[in-house]
Amino acid sequence: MTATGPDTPLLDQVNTPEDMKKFSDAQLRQLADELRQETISVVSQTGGHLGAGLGVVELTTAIHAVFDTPKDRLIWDVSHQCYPHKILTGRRDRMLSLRQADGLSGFTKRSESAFDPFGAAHSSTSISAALGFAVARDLGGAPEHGLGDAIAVIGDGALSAGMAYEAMNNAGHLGKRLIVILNDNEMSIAPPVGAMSSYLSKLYAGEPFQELKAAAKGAVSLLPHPLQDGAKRAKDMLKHMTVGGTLFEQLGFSYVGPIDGHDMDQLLNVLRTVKDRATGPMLIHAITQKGKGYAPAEASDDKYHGVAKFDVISGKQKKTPSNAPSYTKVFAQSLIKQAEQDDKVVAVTAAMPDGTGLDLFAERFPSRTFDVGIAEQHAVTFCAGMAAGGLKPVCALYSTFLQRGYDQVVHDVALQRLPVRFAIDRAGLVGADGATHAGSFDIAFLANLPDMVVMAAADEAELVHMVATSLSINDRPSAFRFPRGAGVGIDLPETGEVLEIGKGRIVQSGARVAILSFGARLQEVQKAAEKLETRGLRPTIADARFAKPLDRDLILDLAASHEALITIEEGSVGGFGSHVMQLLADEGALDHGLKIRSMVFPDTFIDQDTPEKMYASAGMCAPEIESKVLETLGISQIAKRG
Ligand SMILES: Cc1ncc(C[n+]2csc(CCOP(=O)(O)OP(=O)(O)O)c2C)c(N)n1
Ligand SMILES: CC(=O)[C@@H](O)[C@H](O)COP(=O)(O)O
Ligand SMILES: [Mg+2]
Repeated sequence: MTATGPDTPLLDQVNTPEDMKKFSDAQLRQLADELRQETISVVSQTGGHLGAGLGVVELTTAIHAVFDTPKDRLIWDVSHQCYPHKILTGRRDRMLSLRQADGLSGFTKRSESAFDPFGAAHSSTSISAALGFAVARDLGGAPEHGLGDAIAVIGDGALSAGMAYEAMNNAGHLGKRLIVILNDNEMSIAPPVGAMSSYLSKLYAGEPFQELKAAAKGAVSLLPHPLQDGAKRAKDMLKHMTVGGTLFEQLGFSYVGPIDGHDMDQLLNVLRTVKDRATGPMLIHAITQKGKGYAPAEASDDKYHGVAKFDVISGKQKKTPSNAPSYTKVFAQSLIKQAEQDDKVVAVTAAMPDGTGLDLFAERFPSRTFDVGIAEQHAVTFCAGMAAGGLKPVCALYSTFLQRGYDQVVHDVALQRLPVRFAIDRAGLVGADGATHAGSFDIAFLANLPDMVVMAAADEAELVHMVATSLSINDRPSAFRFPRGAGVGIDLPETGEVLEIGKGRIVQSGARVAILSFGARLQEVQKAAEKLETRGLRPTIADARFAKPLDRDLILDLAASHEALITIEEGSVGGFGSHVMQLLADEGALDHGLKIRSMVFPDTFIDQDTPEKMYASAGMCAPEIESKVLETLGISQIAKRG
């Protein structure tokens, strides 16, 4: 970017971090202030993740000022805090395209910039990835830009996941130079839970802790001078104390901290010292505040973790109202009703109480709700244990995050036929979070498991029934999936009806073509059918309800009585349609000329857009369904228009 006179904002002089190298420490402080205002301004216009980014403005500035990115690899855990990083690394002019079609991703993304060496959005991967870069550096890997330091920035919430410890365990053993910055803001999306969170709080509960720990490990020289003085003084105190070392030290890291993550002087001093002197794995413990520097964010319960567009002065978000309740809320309310009748029902969330609606369940049943932190693997096996112990656990996870607990689903739940109920939210395409958060694969990875019951709700009333059905299944695991966002506005039943397992329903009877829908595409199917009827073609529509077990009778009847059968689902290949195809092939139903098609997500990761446009680009909205019917029946599309 072109540098100009003395009044030019410093941010205008930064196109890449190289431009920051000429700034004095005082100027870096000013740059951080400008970066904070810019971040607020951008997110007020785009919506997105705000609180986390505001908490790392100083950290981002200091890291880029001290290290040589992109040669030094900077890896943001989850990476929802990466907006200030994007602004400093050549993407400022595209920030208003954030999270929109063809725009910048809301997360780090390798294909977007050399300054994003590792993509993320699911948490707790950063230390593993950074260690990989460190080993690649030491063993002569030589990608573009060369390889320098590997720096992982991980939050206290992300530190609740097992992967982070697996990585530290390995890093401590390998002893390679690696820098981990623990960004401890005492917040996850919700307030963090768990013993690790309490442990971190204790690390800075005692004032002179950083001096004590450093002195204890003889690491005084790694601290900047003001802290070294304190550390020396603390040595006397240490003579009278037993200090066992932090957990991080036990794992083989040198620990520096806690330091004030908003104090640029401290940050610059510590980072410079670490850069100059670190030999093995280092953990820098920075205390920050989520939402820092923006009063409405600081004051809000979630620290403006994820926001709609908002007015900067008032902080008021511009949320689009909806007439229908969200699927999440319908799920939570149905679960509460069921739990009122059955004291064995318990619910588990992995750090997403609000997102899964379990905050409502927790208000009603605090002792029957468990927030296990970001720990999906544990959540699944914990549920398996509770099921084996005679409870009725409901494991409420987003589809995309259930992926992390897959072996646990297979080995701990399915193999032992334990009646864990998986409430799978955010099934299908989710919009602005993009490909990392798409719930594309759960049908495929669950429906292939022996004895698993897999349901998808066509609307919110169906969801109420599926909650009841799932809780009635006591001899094997079950899952029900539902999309992000508002339902269709249908009347809700007072109580959920227990559905017959493996039975679908006919929504309308017609001729020539049957459309067999699994899940919430049903509305689009119905819209397509209305169009087709104007051409004198009335398709049969069925709602499969179950991908496992399949409704064999229904499917074989539809196949026998129609010229064509089309399946549709909000998921990848390998799911419902594939199972239907397999059944038809095995039963010889394809031997006599049945035309069969399946509508699934394309075999590609779909980037962010509005959910509607994502579905349109996946070819799964009413016009594409209509075309698919016409194509399959060999009816000319041109004739359709005429
Ligand atoms: C495996 C996984 N589970 C759940 C989430 C949802 N999630 C996104 S950010 C977040 C909280 C992260 O907290 P922390 O690491 O402390 O970062 P902060 O937002 O406080 O900066 C959660 C639970 C996720 N990204 N990945
Ligand atoms: C970063 C992250 O994973 C979450 O903040 C996610 O963006 C939440 O999305 P929902 O709005 O669907 O809960
Ligand atoms: Mg945090």
